[in-house]
Amino acid sequence: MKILSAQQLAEADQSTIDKNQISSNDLMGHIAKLIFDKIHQRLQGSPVPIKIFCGIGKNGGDGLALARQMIQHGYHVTTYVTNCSKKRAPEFLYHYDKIKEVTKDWPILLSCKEDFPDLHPQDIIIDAIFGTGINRPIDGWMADLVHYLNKTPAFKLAIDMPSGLYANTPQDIATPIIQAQHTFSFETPKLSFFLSQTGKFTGTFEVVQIGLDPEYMMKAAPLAQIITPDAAKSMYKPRDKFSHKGDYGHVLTMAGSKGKVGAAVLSNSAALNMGAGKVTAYIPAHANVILQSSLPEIMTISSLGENFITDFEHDIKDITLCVGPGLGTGDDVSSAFAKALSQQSLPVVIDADGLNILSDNSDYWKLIPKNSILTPHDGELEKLIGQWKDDYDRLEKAKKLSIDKDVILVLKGAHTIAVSGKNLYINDTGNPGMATAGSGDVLSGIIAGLLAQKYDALTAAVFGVFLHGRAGDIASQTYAHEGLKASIISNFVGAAILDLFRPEPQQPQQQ
Ligand SMILES: NC(=O)C1=CN([C@@H]2O[C@H](COP(=O)(O)OP(=O)(O)OC[C@H]3O[C@@H](n4cnc5c(N)ncnc54)[C@H](O)[C@@H]3O)[C@@H](O)[C@H]2O)[C@H](O)CC1
Ligand SMILES: [K+]
Repeated sequence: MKILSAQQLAEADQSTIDKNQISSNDLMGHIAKLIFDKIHQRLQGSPVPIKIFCGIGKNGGDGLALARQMIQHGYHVTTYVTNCSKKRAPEFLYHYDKIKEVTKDWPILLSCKEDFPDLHPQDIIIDAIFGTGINRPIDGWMADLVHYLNKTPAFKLAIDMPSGLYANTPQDIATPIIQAQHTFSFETPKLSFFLSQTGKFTGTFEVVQIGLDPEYMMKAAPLAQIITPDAAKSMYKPRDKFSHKGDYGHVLTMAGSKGKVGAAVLSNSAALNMGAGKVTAYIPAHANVILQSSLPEIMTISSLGENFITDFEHDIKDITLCVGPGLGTGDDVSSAFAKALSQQSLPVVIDADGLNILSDNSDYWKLIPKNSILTPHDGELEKLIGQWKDDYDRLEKAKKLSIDKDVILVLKGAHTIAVSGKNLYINDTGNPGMATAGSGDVLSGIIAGLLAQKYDALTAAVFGVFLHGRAGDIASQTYAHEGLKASIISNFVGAAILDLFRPEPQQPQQQ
């Protein structure tokens, strides 16, 4: 699913109006019906007090059009207008007149000086003050209103955007922004919904397709793309009946050091769970017995070094190298790392200490094969790209590194983002339970397992991230977030694959 900018959405809006000969007022009325249906599905006519706060732009127009729908269906609605400037959108004025046709309780014009309306915890507040047209921080009386609304425990539902949140540009999150519990956003999610500093303001969110010009939407170059289940499903390569393990590659993981052998167990195990034909653990000597007894399915090559890997020698053809989990970063390890990279021509996966060694030895960059996949968490990323001002700067710096070094970056986080050149692929699976020791080791093994099976590097990164998160989601239904361990995530990779083909749950029949 594409993520477009506020500017693009406005252009798509205009293109829809021009092409379909539909007026903006009617489009707004259509949108209001779509949002009403979503709300009505949940409220089912409940007599709960609904308080709709409308700005005087098109977001406010949406609010008025929605208020009209709700009043016509018998909901207890009070509508307020933040009448703070003279610049009223025509669509706002149109729907301001229309609502007067269905109620004697006309919208209450707040003159932006007096006290705020009384609110009660059982109210439902609908935020239609600002949408994507916000172009500066909310200040003055409006800022006080936002703080007042945020202070009430009443449920807050945002229309298109929580008021005050920017769709896709940096902002000071100390400025007034509505903290919504749920957001209905039009046509595409906004980039800010997926970034760690700003994502919290939407609460949960749902994208409502409002029928914008399909040609525009198809041609628009997205800011980013969401990895949807359908997209993931299309990435999966079914197996041929007459295949053998040689068809599924050979992952060699260069990992582990004294006290961190578990990282090697987890990454090797994950490569197996992902379906690699063969897996060899390249480990320090002392880890050999541990790996062999933990994973009878794998082979091992134990390095001359007792506690750390100090060299890199093997005679296996066509390996897919995964290097870094628990590796350590001493000088001997670093030279073994360089030697391993220098022997590769196919994309490799570099994780954890492999990234730390790389950060300390910039001359190693030239050894990394094109399209290799680096999987940093933010601490490792900062060592690679330096500090960033905000989430947007982080993405721009990551794109630059991806382009300069011809590598794919997997930026791990609540929404892991794969960066390939200037293209961003945002993952929407996973849960807070996956912030657990070894989860990254598992991800690196999954991605290596996909590379070994001849998935192209970008697909291996994007599909691997999706499956890793989905495995964690399915596992958390049994183990809760708290009980999720990295090895459990790894063992649910198969369930994540099967889940791709699970029939969609039947939508409840409309009453
Ligand atoms: N294609 C779509 O997605 C559609 C979106 N719709 C709705 O339109 C809004 C965007 O409307 P717009 O009139 O451009 O802006 P807003 O209503 O968000 O803001 C109103 C107005 O406020 C001024 N303003 C900006 N920042 C501030 C500030 N800090 N303080 C005071 N005033 C401010 C600025 O002049 C804005 O124009 C979108 O979110 C949807 O809700 C349509 O419904 C149709 C399709
Ligand atoms: K809003």
